[in-house]
Amino acid sequence: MRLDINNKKFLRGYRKVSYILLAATAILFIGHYFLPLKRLVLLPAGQVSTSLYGYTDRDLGITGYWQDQAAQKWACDYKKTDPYGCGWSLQLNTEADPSGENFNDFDALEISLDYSGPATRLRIYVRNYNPAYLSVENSGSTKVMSMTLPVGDALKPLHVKFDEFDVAWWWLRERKANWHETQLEFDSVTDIGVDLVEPGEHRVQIDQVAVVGRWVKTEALLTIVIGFWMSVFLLEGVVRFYQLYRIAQRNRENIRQVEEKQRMLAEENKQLETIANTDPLTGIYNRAGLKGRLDALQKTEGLSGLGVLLMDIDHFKHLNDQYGHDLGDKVLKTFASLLSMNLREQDILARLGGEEFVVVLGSQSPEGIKFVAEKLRRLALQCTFNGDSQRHISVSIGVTSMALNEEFSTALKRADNALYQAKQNGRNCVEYESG
Ligand SMILES: Nc1nc2c(ncn2[C@@H]2O[C@H](COP(=O)(O)OP(=O)(O)OP(=O)(O)O)[C@@H](O)[C@H]2O)c(=O)[nH]1
Repeated sequence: MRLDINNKKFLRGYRKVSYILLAATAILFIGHYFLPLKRLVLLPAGQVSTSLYGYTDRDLGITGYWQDQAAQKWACDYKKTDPYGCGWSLQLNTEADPSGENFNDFDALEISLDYSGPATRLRIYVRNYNPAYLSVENSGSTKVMSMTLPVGDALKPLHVKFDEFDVAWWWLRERKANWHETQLEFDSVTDIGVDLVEPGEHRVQIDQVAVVGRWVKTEALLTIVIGFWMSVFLLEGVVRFYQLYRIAQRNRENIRQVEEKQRMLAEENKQLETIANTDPLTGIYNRAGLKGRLDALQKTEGLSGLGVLLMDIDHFKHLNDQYGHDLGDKVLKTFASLLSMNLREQDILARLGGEEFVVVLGSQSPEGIKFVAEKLRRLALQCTFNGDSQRHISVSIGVTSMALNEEFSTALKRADNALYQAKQNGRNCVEYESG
């Protein structure tokens, strides 16, 4: 079955499918925003390692300490005089395997915590392992990305998008980092932590840490949708192009066939014209052919001064009667071809009927015309028959010249009178009658 995209039924079906696909695309695209998020809970979890850090004072001990490690409840007594604060962290790697978790398929970090104390802001950080940055002296030199948020916000379950983090400025400074090291990286996360950066007595409980993301990333969905629709348009374009190519090919073939038919018709017309203008027995012009040639001459050079020779085979009835009609035909053909061979190309030779021929000669003097007529009369004597060189025909010829603006039929009438005279004068002779 050939695919025809101009077919109305196909077009209706194609349009319907397009609308359905368009609606499905819109539903898919809008719907993916409302789908429940993919969630990986990191805390609480079975095997989890958390730790605290703080400033260690010789007399007072460490400023950050557990109140209930199992419940991830801790305190930070950060004095104004301490050089730095305290923090909590969740480790996702081990010493045996220093690489961390790949969160490239997630979009954000979610932390639920309880806080009481004077802090106005909290710092959330993520460390990412990358062998390229790891220095031999410091196995903890993972890339640090952080963001600070007001405590008010932190008291709600926290939703921090990964692209809201910045690479920590002190990490960049310490590493004298190149520009490409300022890129965010979450493909091997080793630590997720919460820092307290303001002095005071802080009490914190970390309830839950999770990473969340869409099942299908918006960019991936966009790429799929755009790729799909571009393929549809491309396919449609290719099919349309192919259709146009086929139509053009069919049109070319039709034009070729029409041209071929025209050529054949022109040839047939030419053949019909030839048949209509030709005497079937002798192959020379008939009356219609003679008229055609004279009409053409009339339009170009005019007929004035042309020589008109009307010739009639003498006693042809007798020849027919004595030797039969077939021989009579043969004689007519031989005589016609003898005349053709001895006339000039521009002269016109025609058989008017029976044993009567007409020759129209190019414009010349009456003497010239009579001279040619005499030559043709003598030529007829060479037209022998029945295999006997003694048996030949003779012709009588009536001759005239076309006067200025004269009709050919008038001149022919005059030639006929001259022919009659020639017959009266004993035949086998030429008679001239001037116009
Ligand atoms: N074989 C043959 N004979 C034809 C043809 N057309 C006419 N004829 C014959 O030609 C003869 C003409 O005879 P006529 O008109 O009496 O003239 P003629 O016998 O030549 O006598 P004159 O012209 O007075 O010399 C007739 O017998 C016609 O039948 C033809 O196509 N073939």
